[in-house]
Amino acid sequence: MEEVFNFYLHCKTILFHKGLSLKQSTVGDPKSGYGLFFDPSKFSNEELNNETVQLLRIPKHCTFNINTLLAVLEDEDEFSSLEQFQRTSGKIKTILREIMAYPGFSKFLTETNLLILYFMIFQTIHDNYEIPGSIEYYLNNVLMSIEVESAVDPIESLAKDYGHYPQIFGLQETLGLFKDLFQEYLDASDIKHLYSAIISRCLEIPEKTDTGDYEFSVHSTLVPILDFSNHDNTQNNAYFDVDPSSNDVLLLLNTDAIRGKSSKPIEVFISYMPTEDLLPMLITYGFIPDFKETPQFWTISFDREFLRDYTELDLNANLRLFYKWLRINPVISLVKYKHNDQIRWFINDTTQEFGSLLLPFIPPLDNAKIARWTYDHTCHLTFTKMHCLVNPETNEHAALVAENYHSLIEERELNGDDFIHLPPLAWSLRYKDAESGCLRQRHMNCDEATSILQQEQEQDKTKTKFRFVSFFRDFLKYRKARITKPTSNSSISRLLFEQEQEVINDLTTAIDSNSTIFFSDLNTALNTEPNKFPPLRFHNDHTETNKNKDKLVSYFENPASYSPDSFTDSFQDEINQYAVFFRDG
Ligand SMILES: C[S@@+](CC[C@H](N)C(=O)[O-])C[C@H]1O[C@@H](n2cnc3c(N)ncnc32)[C@H](O)[C@@H]1O
Repeated sequence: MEEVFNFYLHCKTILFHKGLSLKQSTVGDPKSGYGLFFDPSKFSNEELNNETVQLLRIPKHCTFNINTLLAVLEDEDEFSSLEQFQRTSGKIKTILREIMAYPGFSKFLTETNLLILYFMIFQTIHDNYEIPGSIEYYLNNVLMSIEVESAVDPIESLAKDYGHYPQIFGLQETLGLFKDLFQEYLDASDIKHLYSAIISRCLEIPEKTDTGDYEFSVHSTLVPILDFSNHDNTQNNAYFDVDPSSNDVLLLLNTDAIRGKSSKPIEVFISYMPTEDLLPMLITYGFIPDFKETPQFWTISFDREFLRDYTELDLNANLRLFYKWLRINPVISLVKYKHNDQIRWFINDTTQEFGSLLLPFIPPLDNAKIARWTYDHTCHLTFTKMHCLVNPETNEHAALVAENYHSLIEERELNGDDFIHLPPLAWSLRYKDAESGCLRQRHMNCDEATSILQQEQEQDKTKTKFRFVSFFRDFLKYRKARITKPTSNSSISRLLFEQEQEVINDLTTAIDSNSTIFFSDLNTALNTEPNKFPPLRFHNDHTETNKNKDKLVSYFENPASYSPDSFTDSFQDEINQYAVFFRDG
């Protein structure tokens, strides 16, 4: 890789600090590969008077994002002749037209995917068509030459045991798209390599827009040479930025990192993610950073089958259906933290989402006599009733309307999506009215239920968490029995397996020994937030089996004789609340 460094150094388009070099990384992880280094003796006193020193200045036209690629491809001067320019442009346009016709292509349209798409096209045609020199060099000597391993390599085997993790599921889907599009032209291993190389090197680079003084847009960008910077949040001594006057990308070294240092070269470290969320890091970059004092995060995604088969709660339907109807993300944030000289995993109960996850665990009312949540197995009739009241002209076809709602609900409940995408009229909650103290019940969405339950007594919270811990302990046991070895020989599978075992063992031990499980019980502030939770999984074409099928009441029960009173005291309010759905639906 030193040749690549020297190539760009001699090209003189990128400005290098004279103290910068490229060598094997000092990180004791075989994945770390090459890294950038600076020699502290090569900095002048004048430079040290500033907070930062510029290590690299990369002009925008030397970087690769969707805009710069299009600009190069549209520039005749980037080709040896007009004929070559037209030949390549024509070929790329033809391939793009075919790709756009791929069913469902639009759902994959992200900037990073477009970048990958273009580089796959270049890799497909570069033997027979002229490609602008800057692209060809970067493709051959960086992207296709570096050693890289990401979760893409073992994705098929990972998806078997971790397919309920939306990130793994999403990666499998996206890779499937690229395989479908390019398998005729490229080896499967080249497709995976190029994909991994790009996702592990892409940076979110800001760019000043032409419109406003301080307006910036951010683009997924490959930045030659800067992309050799490795990650370390504790030894982080540099960062990238943009010069707003030119949109040049800069690598800036904090001068604190140089002062008082010997002349031995020091590795440049940037931060890929200020908060170390281990699964996304493993998936994208192929490594898990060592724990070094600052909290690390892991977001568990519950196996959907486990939720579906869990029957220990006093719900009259399964947990999977509960979370789907209330659109609750079935994930939980964990945090690895050093406490009393011990480093271990805790449940991160400081997130807002954790409150939603707890909703089905709220204990029954009045000494366990009254269940909180009730699932209405005939909820298609509530839909029918509301539909006919909002659209009186459909009354005479009520049986047909009921049949339609029955099929719609059955399909939505059994498909692989994490949400039903209908008004939440299947589950009703019993609660004590804050003003009258009377017992009431009604259908409600996640936010309504959370706010009503917040007003109830503090002691319920302890019981709720206790019930949740019992469920979580069962889940840990289920995973321990289900995942007994890495899913493949790849190092990613091994790291994922080891990481999950560590989480399972830490939390199982803590639960069984009555040690602290919830982070909030440490009475200490968590000064970093986990990254945003992964999105709800969209897996529409997958069908889940329904163990409760026999409990479903058939749609032809007479809608006219159906009364929703056993599920809600607020039927009229609910009609008003959801009238728009029924009018439009
Ligand atoms: C943007 S590239 C950095 C340059 C890379 N080291 C190379 O040789 O091409 C990102 C990759 O560097 C490696 N890497 C970066 N920081 C690392 C770290 N702290 N530990 C292990 N590997 C690291 C991972 O393989 C990651 O996918």
